[in-house]
Amino acid sequence: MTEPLSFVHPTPESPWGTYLMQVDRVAPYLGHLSRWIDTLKRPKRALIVDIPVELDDGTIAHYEGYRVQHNLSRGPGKGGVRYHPDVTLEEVMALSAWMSIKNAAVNLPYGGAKGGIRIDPKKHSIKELERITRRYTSEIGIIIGPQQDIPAPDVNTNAQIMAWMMDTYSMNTGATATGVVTGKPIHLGGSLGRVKATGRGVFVTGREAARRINLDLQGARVAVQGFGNVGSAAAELFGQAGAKIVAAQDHTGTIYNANGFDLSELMPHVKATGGVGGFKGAEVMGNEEFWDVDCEILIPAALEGQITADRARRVKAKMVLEGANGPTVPSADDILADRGILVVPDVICNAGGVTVSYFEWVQDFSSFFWTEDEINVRLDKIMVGALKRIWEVADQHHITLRTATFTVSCERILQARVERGLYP
Ligand SMILES: NC(=O)C1=CN([C@@H]2O[C@H](COP(=O)(O)OP(=O)(O)OC[C@H]3O[C@@H](n4cnc5c(N)ncnc54)[C@H](O)[C@@H]3O)[C@@H](O)[C@H]2O)C=CC1
Ligand SMILES: O=C(O)CCC(=O)C(=O)O
Repeated sequence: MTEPLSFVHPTPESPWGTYLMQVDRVAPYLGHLSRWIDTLKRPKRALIVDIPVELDDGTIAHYEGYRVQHNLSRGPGKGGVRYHPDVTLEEVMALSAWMSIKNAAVNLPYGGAKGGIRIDPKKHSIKELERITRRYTSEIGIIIGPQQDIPAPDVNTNAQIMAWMMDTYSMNTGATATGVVTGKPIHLGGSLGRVKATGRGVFVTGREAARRINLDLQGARVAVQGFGNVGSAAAELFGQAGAKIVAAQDHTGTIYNANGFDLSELMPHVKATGGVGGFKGAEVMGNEEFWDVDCEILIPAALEGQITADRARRVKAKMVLEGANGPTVPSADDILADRGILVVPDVICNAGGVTVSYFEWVQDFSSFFWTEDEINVRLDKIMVGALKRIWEVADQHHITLRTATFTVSCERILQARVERGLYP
């Protein structure tokens, strides 16, 4: 009998609670592997670190940082690092577990990991962010490495932060180790195509899902929550495919235009001002009204827990493409399924980013770099192939794409676990 973990207190709608419920739903489809299922309900390793830094005004501040390695059966840990004031150990545990599922869904030779620091990066100068990042990297340096665990960007982190992480790790170990993080600047071993890869993956899985449910992208109306790295790249690709982006929401507000935004104007506005708020080519909309917008495709690409049961009852879309990790709580998932709204779950929909991170890691090891076309073609092929397999499993068992993805991935992870054996 496995004892529950003492250090988290999940609820049905919290990230770890959501993840546990998603895992429980696959047990009936795992056959003999189901006896190993508790392996997936606890992280292999969770590190909490103190980050002391001197701020620009001379005061000393302490921040809390985390790196969680959920499962390492299939290879080194892989997953991003998030800077956000609401980051908690429980959230990072869930994000690391979703990485295990996601990496297995696209068959990458990785386990799942994730990290975070509980800070509001907008309140720090660039110099403070550099000091915080370097200290965090040194503190988690005991468990990361090109063959151990490879961080990458997530919410509020970017190529510059990855460059500082790579440099700190390299200084501490005495040799340049480009493969310790992905999502780096191009001239420091980064990969072409990584910045837009997650949004591209959302588009590719959305395009394939639309084809399967006979939804024409030409003229399709799209609503996007979160207009950062993931949401903006996905919006751009849907726009190029003939869809109209009619609504967008981020931390600066919600905007609407029934005819679709002119993305050639919206993109520079977001770049210049930091958000969609104040964009002249749209009407302002109330934040809650976003969930009532008439559209065919809804892309949550911000944070967890955004699609609640109440919002799920109001969604008008035919298809939800989860660019964010964990945007839909389980009760909402059930409502969307009952209403016949297709959900392409995070653990496959947003796997494009980590897939190109894998390409970056491979390129770093071989010191041989690919063209952007090569990257995009390989990415497309992996995403289409993975979604095809998941769709077959969903059809076979009459289950949702989320439970089908978990089934495919849990089988792969637990099979590796069994083959590796228990004893040191
Ligand atoms: N960056 C990546 O490669 C990957 C990111 N993801 C997930 O995609 C989601 C977005 O990540 P990124 O685009 O990288 O982050 P980002 O930091 O570039 O953008 C985050 C966006 O969310 C918006 N946002 C924050 N709080 C909000 C709120 N309360 N209401 C509405 N919008 C809000 C921000 O304004 C911003 O537009 C996260 O769930 C992340 O874990 C998933 C796979 C890979
Ligand atoms: O690129 C990576 O390694 C991980 C990206 C990530 O954090 C995610 O897929 O949620």
